[in-house]
Amino acid sequence: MVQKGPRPLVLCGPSGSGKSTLLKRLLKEFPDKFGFSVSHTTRKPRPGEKDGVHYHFTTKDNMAGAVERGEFIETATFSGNMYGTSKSAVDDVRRTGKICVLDIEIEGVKQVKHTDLDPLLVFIMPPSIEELERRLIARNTENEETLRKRLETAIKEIDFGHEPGNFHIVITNDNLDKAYSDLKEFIAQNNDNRGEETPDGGQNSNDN
Ligand SMILES: Nc1ncnc2c1ncn2[C@@H]1O[C@H](COP(=O)(O)OP(=O)(O)OP(=O)(O)O)[C@@H](O)[C@H]1O
Repeated sequence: MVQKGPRPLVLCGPSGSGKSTLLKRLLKEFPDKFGFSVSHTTRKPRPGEKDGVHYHFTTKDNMAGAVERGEFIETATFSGNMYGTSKSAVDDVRRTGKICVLDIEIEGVKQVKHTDLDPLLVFIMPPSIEELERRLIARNTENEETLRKRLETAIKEIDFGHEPGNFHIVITNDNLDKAYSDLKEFIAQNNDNRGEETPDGGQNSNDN
């Protein structure tokens, strides 16, 4: 059982929409207010990645067992590796009294809606696919193939983001300062109203 505390915050959006940039800014400006949920993964650590800091690195057998025992809030498989948010990763942050921030994909968002986590759901929308492509190219982390895959996935994610009821707010990240202030304002307005409004499919909705 995930223990109660401030309402967690989910950031979702296509790769390159600016989730990490916004999140880093939030954690830097308010280190005592927000804490990042450390995901599990079965992929190998990259140079410089620390176990328990960037990810909890684990094996497929161990993770599959933990999932089986109901220890995960959401999981997804990407490029043959499992990723997921454990209940204890969220509890670790909530125990400190901080707002737990989760950076998860759409499949994870769908799963989270069936738990008692009751997070604020924020979708970060890129201004356009063309701009998303420009940013991903400028970030210099993609090759032709991964760029194509990310853009293909982005089109589906953008549709999901636009669908009414999937998120509490859709923030267009055209201007970074504006997107950041929209995010802060939304959190400030909503974190005291625990569970009063949930988009469709959330645990408090009537159609679930
Ligand atoms: N408003 C903005 N204007 C211009 N560039 C931006 C803006 N927001 C973010 N960027 C840049 O776009 C790139 C993608 O941003 P970021 O890495 O935060 O995306 P992401 O959604 O976290 O992607 P991923 O899911 O792949 O980690 C980065 O190089 C970032 O500096």
